[in-house]
Amino acid sequence: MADPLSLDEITRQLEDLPGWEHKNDKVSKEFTFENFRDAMGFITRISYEAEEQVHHPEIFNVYNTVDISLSTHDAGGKVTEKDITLAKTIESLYNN
Ligand SMILES: C[C@H](O)[C@H](O)[C@H]1CNC2=NC(N)=NC(=O)C2=N1
Repeated sequence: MADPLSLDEITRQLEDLPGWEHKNDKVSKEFTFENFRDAMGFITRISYEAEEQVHHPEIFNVYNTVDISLSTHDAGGKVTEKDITLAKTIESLYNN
């Protein structure tokens, strides 16, 4: 069972996650792509990592944008270390 992170811990962790924000008890970021195909490719790549980590994002896609929101259901919907880990994974997918 993952424990919710404190506000200070979340703020500190987000220092290493450019563009990610903490709102509505989630960590979120909007990603933009050249086109819909690239956006969907990003979502597909995320799906493999999420399955591997057994930790899944909320994903909202419109055309070439992908909004990712992360929280831990098993921790009452709060942000845990699992969300930070997946955020870092998603960030590296976007940058590679
Ligand atoms: C049984 C399964 O492993 C759990 O329900 C996993 C699945 N993916 C999950 N994803 C997220 N974001 N939070 C969880 O608590 C969670 N739990």
